Amino acid sequence: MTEYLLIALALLGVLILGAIGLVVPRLRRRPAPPLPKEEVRTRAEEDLAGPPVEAPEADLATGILVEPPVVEAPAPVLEVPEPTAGRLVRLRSRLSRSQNVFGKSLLGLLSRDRLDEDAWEEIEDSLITADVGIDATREIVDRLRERTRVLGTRSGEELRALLAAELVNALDPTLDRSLHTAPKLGAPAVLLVVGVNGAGKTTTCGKIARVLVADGRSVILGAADTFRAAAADQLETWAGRVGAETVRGPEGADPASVAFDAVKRGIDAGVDTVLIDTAGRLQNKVGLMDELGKVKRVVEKHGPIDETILILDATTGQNGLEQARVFTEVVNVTGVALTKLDGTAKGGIVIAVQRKLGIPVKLVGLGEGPDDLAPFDPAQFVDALLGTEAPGRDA
Ligand SMILES: Nc1nc2c(ncn2[C@@H]2O[C@H](COP(=O)(O)OP(=O)(O)OP(=O)(O)O)[C@@H](O)[C@H]2O)c(=O)[nH]1
Repeated sequence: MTEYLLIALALLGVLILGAIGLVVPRLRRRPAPPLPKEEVRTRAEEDLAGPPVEAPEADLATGILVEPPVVEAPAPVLEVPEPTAGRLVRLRSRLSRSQNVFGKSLLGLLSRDRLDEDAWEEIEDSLITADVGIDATREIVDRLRERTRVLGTRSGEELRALLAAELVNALDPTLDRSLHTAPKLGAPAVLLVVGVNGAGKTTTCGKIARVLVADGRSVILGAADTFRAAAADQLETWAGRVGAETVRGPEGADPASVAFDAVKRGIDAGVDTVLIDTAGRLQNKVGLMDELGKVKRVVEKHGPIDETILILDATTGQNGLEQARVFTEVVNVTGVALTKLDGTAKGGIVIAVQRKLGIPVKLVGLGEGPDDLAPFDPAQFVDALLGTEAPGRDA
């Protein structure tokens, strides 16, 4: 009987051990529970947070808390803007890409066997379609007709050269297109940037700062577009990329006071140029006049403004010219920066702008890239406008 009892107990023991053997591995295979939320960090979160901060450790011998070494954030890497010389040549394909149809159709018309009345009318239409403007078109075509008649020009190459010469002439190559940004008598030059919002004003302001830095000038930017808070942030980002300082006020601050402070800061810091971005989104012409007039008056307490650049969006065509006139009535615009020329086939607007406003186009915007702003050169521009081949040009 005792034997049976012992056997039964032994069997029971084997069964219990077997059961434990089955359960334990399962428990071991169970996935580890998730880490508490704060211990899980994505890569992006880690990048944002920077290196982990170590808690102070106690020195075992002395019991004194030892601070871990301070890990300094890496200094921002400053960008080196491209030199301004040769930018229009580099960006030429941006122009010829959008102007190709215009150039080709003009040259096609000119190389017809007979330049009769219809052909001249079509040439006129092409120029008007490219936004050259009616008066300028008539003048260009009349002069071209006269010269081809007098010279008896027939070859395509000669006609192209004559047309190019007339377009360059319409752009008045004798105009002073330099930006007056050199400091005078120890005070920085002051450059005011005006234009309707959306024309590319803040962007161009940032690009001009890069142009100046590329040319070796020290720059301070004034964020006097206090109408839109993000405009000041945008400007500050542009400035930071080339190590320039930005003077800004609280949202909705008086633009004139921010502009005044920027020039004051420029004088104190001894920089070469102060660049002031202004607002353009105002409900009516009177409000705009008042605000810009005040900015001008207040800034001029420090001395005269050296350069006032009007930013014009080339894609707005002839309509933009009407808006532009308002600015010329308020401030003494000394140069035009024509933006977004890469986005229109109507490059003739350059001629219309100069003619209507009587102000030289000094800069052209040919893309959204930071160095896609080029000093304007009539001969290079016309070359690109007519879409003639030039080797070794990038996109
Ligand atoms: N393709 C192209 N886009 C441009 C050029 N210049 C500016 N832009 C773009 O135009 C848009 C408007 O530019 P902003 O500088 O913000 O215009 P803004 O006049 O300051 O207007 P607010 O920012 O509203 O004050 C942006 O998307 C720019 O990248 C250019 O030459 N070519």
